Amino acid sequence: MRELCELLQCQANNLMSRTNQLVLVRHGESEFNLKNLFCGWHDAPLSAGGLEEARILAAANLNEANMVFDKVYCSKLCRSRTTVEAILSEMQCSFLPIVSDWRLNERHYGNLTGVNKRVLANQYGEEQVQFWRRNYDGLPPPINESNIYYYQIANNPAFLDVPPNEFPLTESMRMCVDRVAPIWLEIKKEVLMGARILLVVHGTVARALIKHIEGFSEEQIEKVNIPNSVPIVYEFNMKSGQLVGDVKYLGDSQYIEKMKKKVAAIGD
Ligand SMILES: O=C(OP(=O)(O)O)[C@H](O)COP(=O)(O)O
Repeated sequence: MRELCELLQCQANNLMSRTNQLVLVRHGESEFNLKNLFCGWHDAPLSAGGLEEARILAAANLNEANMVFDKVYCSKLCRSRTTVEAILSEMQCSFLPIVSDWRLNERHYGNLTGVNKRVLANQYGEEQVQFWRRNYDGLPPPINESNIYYYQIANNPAFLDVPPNEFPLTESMRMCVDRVAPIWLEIKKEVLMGARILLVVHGTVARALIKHIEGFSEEQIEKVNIPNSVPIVYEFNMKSGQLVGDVKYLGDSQYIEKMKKKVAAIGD
């Protein structure tokens, strides 16, 4: 009898593992992306082109890859939520549950919020601006009341459930990676239980999640740049939690490389 139990246990342990996919997308182009302004926790809407992009790039590529979802996560910022609604409408699955969580908000850009990146580079030099943008510990000066977006951010009703002691005044990439760690663990647990999840977030938060997902070093993640509306597909072994195969960026590879370079640059 004991031998039979051991044999059954052994067979159970050796069952073939299944896999499940997770899709990560940065929202469509926002009004602030279009004007080359630091945005962070300011609630800028999508540009007209950004809304179109969500449909004709993100949703079209997800449809072409026959992706199906059970649940969507996004931030509390409207550029993320509007992108979700456009994608789901285009995929004819607007009935899906959407979880908006403040921990998926973009990195808070402190007192750089609303500032044009080129104007800042002319004032402080490109090296300093790239340090604030991409260095793992680059910390913009904290936002203060002189910033025209200070009270809009402080009073945004979408942020009412942010614990006051966790409401940031500025954030580095490192702080952002730490902020998303708990929600990433919750999402990963759901993925490993079989939920097909779409995550629609922001440039730096996507990079923070990618650091957790792909196990990148601090130096590696500083060089990653995420274009708007390009779905990134990960496949996980549901038993081991390990990634299976290569990460796939859906869409035209030449366009994706061009947009990665555009995002990396300070711009005009
Ligand atoms: O708010 C921002 O990101 P988002 O447009 O992805 O929400 C940042 O301003 C993006 O700027 P960056 O690429 O200089 O980090």
